[in-house]
Parts: sequence; C-alpha cells; structure tokens
Amino acid sequence: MASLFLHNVQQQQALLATLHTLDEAVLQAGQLAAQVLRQGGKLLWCGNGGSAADSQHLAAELTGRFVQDRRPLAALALSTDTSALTCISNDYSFDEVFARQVQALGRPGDLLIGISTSGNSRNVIRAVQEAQQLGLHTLGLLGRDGGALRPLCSHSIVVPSQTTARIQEAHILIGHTLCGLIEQELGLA
Ligand SMILES: O=C(CO)[C@@H](O)[C@H](O)[C@H](O)[C@H](O)COP(=O)(O)O
Ligand SMILES: [Zn+2]
Repeated sequence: MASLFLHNVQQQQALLATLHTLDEAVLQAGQLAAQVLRQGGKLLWCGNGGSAADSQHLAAELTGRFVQDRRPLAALALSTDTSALTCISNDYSFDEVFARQVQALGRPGDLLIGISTSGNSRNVIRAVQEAQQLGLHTLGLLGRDGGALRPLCSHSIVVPSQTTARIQEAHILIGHTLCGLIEQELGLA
C-alpha cells in the first residue's frame, strides 16, 4: 500500500530540488539579520495562522537557543500577545495589528520579517509599510509570486510553490537555516 505521505512527500521533494535557487537570498538575509543583531538591533517577526506559529517558533530559537548555548539574541514575535492583538483589532482594525506594534517597538536599524505564503496579507503589508517609514530593514519570507509584499520589502525570499502547506514547510526550513547562519555569522555556533 502506498504511504499516506507519498503525495505530499513527492511534492516536497520536487520543491526541495529547487530551493538552491534561494541560496543567495537566504545568505544575504542571514548576513543582514546578524548585522542587525551585532549592532544592537532586534528582529521582529509577524505572520498569520501557520506563519504566526513560525514567527514565535523562530523568535524563540534566538531568544532561547537554536543549536548551542550562547548569549540570547533580540527577537520578538508580534503574533503572540493576545491583549495587543485583540485591543488593536477591536479598537482600530485587524489590518493594523502588526503595524501598530511596529510603531511601538520598532527602531531604525531593526529588521522586520513578514511571513506570508501569498504575500498578500493586509496586516503584514501594513507592518512592512510602517517599518519602511520608520527606517527598519524589511524581509519578506513569501510564496507563490511573492504577492504585493515582494516589491515592498527591502529583501525577499520567495518559495517557488503554489501550495500553502508546502510553502510553509519550506519557510520553517529556511527559518532554521537563517538561525544557523545567524549563529555562524556571530561566531556563536
Ligand atoms: O496554516 C495554514 C494553512 O496551512 C493557515 O493557518 C494559514 O496560515 C492562514 O490561512 C493564513 O491566514 C494565510 O495567510 P498568508 O500565508 O497568505 O499570509
Ligand atoms: Zn497549516
């Protein structure tokens, strides 16, 4: 009997075979993130649904640990504070949930990382716009054609797939690769 996983694994393998095309973009993003942290800045992560989970997972790899014991690194997910999320949505608009936190917490030289499989989530777009305005670097971790976020972000990594679940699986692989690059770049690995 064919494995329950066969179809997804075949799709994933086909996608993995193309990921080397992202090497340069991922390396540049890792170097940028390391430079931001080296200079005393922080990484702000945001996204919806699965990408909200990725945001908190990847921020925790940095404040906690990824591979080795080392000093904690400044990273924060904007998708985790239910009081901020409900207040900003209720009083302003769901489109503003990340942008308003960027306004409150972002400083020039920080890096905002927006994760979106479509590249078209309004609240991530608004966060990137606000970040640009305030002088933050912006990285889009995207999928499909990169959507509206691709041209807005100063850096982007676009996973070449049309399938949300496969894009998300590639995003977490890329996210872990970024964490490894950051530790290497900072001499912490
Ligand atoms: O995890 C999944 C689908 O696998 C969903 O929760 C998914 O993340 C949500 O539908 C998001 O709202 C999609 O947003 P985006 O990736 O297009 O920005
Ligand atoms: Zn999912």
